Amino acid sequence: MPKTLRIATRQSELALWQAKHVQVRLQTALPEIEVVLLPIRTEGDRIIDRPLSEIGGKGLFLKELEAALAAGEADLAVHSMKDVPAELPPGMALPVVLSPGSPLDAFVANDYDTVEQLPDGAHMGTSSLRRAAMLKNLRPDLRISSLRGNVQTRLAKLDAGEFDAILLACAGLERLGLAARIKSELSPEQSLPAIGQGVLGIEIRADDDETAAHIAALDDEYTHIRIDAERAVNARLEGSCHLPIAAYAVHDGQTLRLRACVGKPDGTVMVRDEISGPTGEAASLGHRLAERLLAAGADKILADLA
Ligand SMILES: NCc1[nH]cc(CCC(=O)O)c1CC(=O)O
Repeated sequence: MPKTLRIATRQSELALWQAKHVQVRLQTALPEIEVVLLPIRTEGDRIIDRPLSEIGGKGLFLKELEAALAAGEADLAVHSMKDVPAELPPGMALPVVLSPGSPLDAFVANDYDTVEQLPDGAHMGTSSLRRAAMLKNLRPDLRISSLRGNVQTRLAKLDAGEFDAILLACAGLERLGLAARIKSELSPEQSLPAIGQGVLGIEIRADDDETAAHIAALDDEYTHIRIDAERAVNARLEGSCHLPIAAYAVHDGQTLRLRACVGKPDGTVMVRDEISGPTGEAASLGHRLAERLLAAGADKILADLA
């Protein structure tokens, strides 16, 4: 019997695209191995009527996939890095990241092309505390309401007239074949992306050296450095919940520029800072930037949300 690699995946269209992307990449690299999908239904997919921050935060979407890994039912799980908490559960590792898309937020509307074009007091939908903080900081007049559900559900609510505009990740829309819905990209100055936005991560059991060896070639070095810097910010700042934190790193292979901010979701306070240094020090740059943000008031913003 040929060796099989089993990819645990959520069943949303976005999760399936991501898992299939990794499946194809692995299958191409490893023709002698059979790479299959193991679809799993997770708690985060079942509860769609409450904000994510209320029902257990970011780790929710990963839990059941990690259980399948721990039980030996699956060999790897593919995640949007944005949904991966700062700390992995014991026994898990995330050795490979890849970045098949844009890291930026997308402005999506039917009657407007940019945030600037929105009329005074326009109604926007997002349930991301980060996007709410960015939007209110950019345009204090905007009215923002919670918007959950998968990407298609959110677009349907926009199309039904519940909102004048919504923000989504460009990457998610691209993966679903919905790039035509992107009216404009928000620049990092307008909306600094979430930590790991647009990046896929492959999680495995920490002791599974065989799978680690099979997937190693998929790792993207540029993205890995980016993730090391951004996740170091998260390691210092994040509690258990989904928070209004953004960090975004770019580099040229030598020098890394890391921007980060923590904002109040009502837009009244936004602590921003940035740091540059050698790519080899990505993680320590992230830690240092996080310390500076905390000292400049991020600690108060995060404590008030806890
Ligand atoms: N929060 C859900 C989620 N998780 C990953 C993506 C899209 C892909 C990505 O951002 O990496 C999305 C949709 C969105 O935020 O619009």
